[in-house]
Amino acid sequence: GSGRSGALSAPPLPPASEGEDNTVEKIDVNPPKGTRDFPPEEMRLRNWLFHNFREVSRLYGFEEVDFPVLESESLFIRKAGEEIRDQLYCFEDRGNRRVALRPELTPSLARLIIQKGKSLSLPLKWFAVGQCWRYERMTRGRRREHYQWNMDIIGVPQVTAEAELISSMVTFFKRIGITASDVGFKVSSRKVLQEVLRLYSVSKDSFGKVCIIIDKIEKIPVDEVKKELKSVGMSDMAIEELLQVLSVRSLTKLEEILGSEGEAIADLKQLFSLAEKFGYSEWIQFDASVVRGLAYYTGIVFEGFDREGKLRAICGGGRYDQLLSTFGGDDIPACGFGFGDAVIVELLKEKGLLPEVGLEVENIVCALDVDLQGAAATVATILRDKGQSVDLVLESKPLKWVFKRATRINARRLILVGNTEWQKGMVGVKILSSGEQYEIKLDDLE
Ligand SMILES: OCc1cccc(Br)n1
Repeated sequence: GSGRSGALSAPPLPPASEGEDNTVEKIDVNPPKGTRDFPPEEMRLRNWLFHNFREVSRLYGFEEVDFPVLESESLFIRKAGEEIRDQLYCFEDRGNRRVALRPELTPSLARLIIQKGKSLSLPLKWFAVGQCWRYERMTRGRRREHYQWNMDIIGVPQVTAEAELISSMVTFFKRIGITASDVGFKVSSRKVLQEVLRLYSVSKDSFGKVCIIIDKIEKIPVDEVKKELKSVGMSDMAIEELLQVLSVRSLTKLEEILGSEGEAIADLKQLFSLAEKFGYSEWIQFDASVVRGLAYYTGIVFEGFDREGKLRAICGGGRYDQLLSTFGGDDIPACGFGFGDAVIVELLKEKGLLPEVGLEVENIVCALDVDLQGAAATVATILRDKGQSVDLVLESKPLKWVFKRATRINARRLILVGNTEWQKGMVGVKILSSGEQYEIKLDDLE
C-alpha cells in the first residue's frame, strides 16, 4: 500500500479492550453518525406519519412501489452542480462496482419504468415511502438519512397532473391539522427561466446549472449567485434581467414581462384555475424565485413552506419531462414530489400538533400461580383468535408488578387466571379504568 493509509482505508480499530473470549467492556451503543434509531415511542410517531402518507396515496388512487436503497452510482451522476451530487453516499462495493445509497427516489422510479417499458399502461400513479441517504461531512452535524414520501404521475403532459399532486399534499396537511394559515405552496415554472434565458441566447445545457445556482439565491449572497451565473456564461445584462424576473410575485406582472404567448404563462394560469376547482387556492401563490434544487425539473415547480419562515422547505417537486429520455428511455412526461419526515415533525411540534400515540393493549393476562401458566396461555390464545391484543405475563410476578405493567401498557382490562375460578371454567376480569371486577365463563369472554 502507499505509505500512510488514508483515513478511508485505515483498518478498523480493534474494540477498546478485547478479552480472550471477544468480550469488550462496552460497544458503542449509538447508531452511526447522522442516523437514528426508532425505539417504540418514536416508531409510533413514524408509523402515524407514514399511515397518513399511505392513506392520502390511497385516496388519490396511487399504487405503492419501492426500490433498493442501494443503486448504481451512475443513476445519480448529474453534472449540474447539485448538492445532492456533492453529498452522494457512494462507495465501491466488494465487486469493485461503484454504488450509492439513494439520495432520492425519482431516478429509481425512472429506472423501473424504463425496465418495465411497453408492459406498463400509462398513466402511472405510483407512490413510495423510502429511506434516502446523503454523506455530509459531520462538520454540519446534520442527519445523513431521512424518509421521503414520493408521489409521481407518469404519462400525463397536462398541468392537471401537477394540480392533482398539490391537491394530495393539501389533503395530507389538512388530515394532520395543518391549515392554509400555517403552510403555503410557492409555485412557478422553469419555463419562465427558459423563456428569459432564450432571450439572452444562453445555451440549453447550462439551463440545469443556472437553475441550481438560482435555487441557492436565499442561501448565499446575491453577489456569489451573480458570480456563479457569470461563470456559466451569462452576460451581466442577462443576469440583471433574470434576477429582476425572479422577483416577480404576480402572474399579471409576469405576463407583462414575458407576453401572453409562452407556455409558462399558459401552464401557470391553468394551474391556478384548477386550484380554484380543487378548492385549495388559498394554499398556493405564484413566486418566480422557486426553482427547486434538482437539475431535472423542466416545467411547473412547487414547494411547501411554513408561513412563519422558521423552517426549511417542507416538501417540493415539479415536472421532469426529460428524465426518462436522459436515461435512454422513451420521451415520457412525468411529475412528482418528495415529502421528507423531518421538517414536517418540526412543524407539528411548533404548532402543538404532535399526536399522542400511546401503546394500546386490550388485555393483560396473568396466571395467579405458576402451575396455571398453561391455562393463561390458553386464555391468551382464545382472545387473540378473536382479534384481541393480549400482553401475556410470562413469569410468575407479584400482583403489584402486574398492575404496574398494566398501567404502563395502557391495558383496558386485566384477566386473572386463578385456581378456584379455573376449576369452574371461569376467569377473573378487572376493567382497569373503572375498577369494576367480575368473574366470567371462558366461553363468554369476548
Ligand atoms: O434533503 C436532502 C437529503 C437527501 C438524503 C438524506 C437527507 Br437527511 N437529506
